[in-house]
Amino acid sequence: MKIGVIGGGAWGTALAQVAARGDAPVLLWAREAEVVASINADHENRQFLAGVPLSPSIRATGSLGDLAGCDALLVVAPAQHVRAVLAEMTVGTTPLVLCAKGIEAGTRLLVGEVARSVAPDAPIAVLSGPTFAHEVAAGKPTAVTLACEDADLRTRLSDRLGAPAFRPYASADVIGAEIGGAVKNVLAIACGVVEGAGLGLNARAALIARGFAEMTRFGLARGAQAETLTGLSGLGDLVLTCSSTNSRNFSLGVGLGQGRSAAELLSDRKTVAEGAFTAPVLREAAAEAGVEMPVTLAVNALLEGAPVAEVIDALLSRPLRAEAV
Ligand SMILES: NC(=O)C1=CN([C@@H]2O[C@H](COP(=O)(O)OP(=O)(O)OC[C@H]3O[C@@H](n4cnc5c(N)ncnc54)[C@H](O)[C@@H]3O)[C@@H](O)[C@H]2O)C=CC1
Ligand SMILES: O=C(CO)COP(=O)(O)O
Repeated sequence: MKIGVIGGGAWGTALAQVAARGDAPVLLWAREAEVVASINADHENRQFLAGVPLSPSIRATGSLGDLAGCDALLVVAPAQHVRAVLAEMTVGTTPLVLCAKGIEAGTRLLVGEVARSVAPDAPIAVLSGPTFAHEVAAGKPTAVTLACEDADLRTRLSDRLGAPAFRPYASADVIGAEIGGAVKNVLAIACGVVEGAGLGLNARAALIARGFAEMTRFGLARGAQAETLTGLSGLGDLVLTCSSTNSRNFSLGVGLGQGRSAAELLSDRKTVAEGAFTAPVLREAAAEAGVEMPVTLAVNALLEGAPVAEVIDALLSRPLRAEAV
């Protein structure tokens, strides 16, 4: 199975490294000419994953057409750009493994739903979980959810990508795997705010638990299975991104919690903090589904410039309720 990777950011590059195990040939499409040049000439992605020596069997290209000979494509462009990138190429029946985490603005579609609308004949899988790119690229032990309705394709992908230090756990719940990854980014911003505003570890743990309740309410309303949400792509990834400044979303939240504006924090970013784009769409999707998501509303208020103290007061003043989802 020859693997192609769409997206030369940190995660696309780390996944290319996973797929290149045993010197298997991997073709990676990157948007930036300097990323293509740096991977091909020096086996390093200096722009997005600096300092990690890459397998020489990874070749980079700036032309999406070159991916035509691949047997499966890992789609690792940021969620808001997946539609445009897939629309530029002929996907046909090549399986697409969605690895971006988000919900499309405007349509409120999950990335897999976007892919289906652009490439209706392509089988869909989702790879998601607690996976900081630099750790995966360094070969540190990592486990992910690999969700696909087609059991045969799921097995072939797991066999192709799996390794002792990269363990795909099988699931048929594509929607559940996607919802966990999209929602946790918004909740990670909230946890960063708790850190930045110095609210303490009790508050952070409470936010993770109540945020998870929020993720579960939304996920169940959208057809996710509860066990997917409690798995690697849901709770697992939530815990990871809510606990470390290695997370871009958590770091964005730290800045907001310190009273800096979203405009300032996002203005000169080269890397993506998906939660900032997902938050407003998630607010709309939650309203549409009739699901209460107070943490998501708070993150939106902060991104729109509401004062930190005011937003925290509003959250803490909510009427007490039963704990059950
Ligand atoms: N970095 C990580 O540890 C992980 C990232 N992800 C997800 O992977 C996806 C990609 O993130 P990263 O690889 O981290 O990106 P990154 O933050 O390292 O780099 C930004 C990426 O965005 C691309 N980009 C910017 N504007 C674009 C446009 N107009 N059209 C197409 N692409 C454009 C750049 O080419 C680059 O590949 C995101 O959805 C992220 O949530 C998932 C798991 C881990
Ligand atoms: O999704 C991730 C880890 O699983 C990466 O998180 P950030 O995008 O917040 O850095």
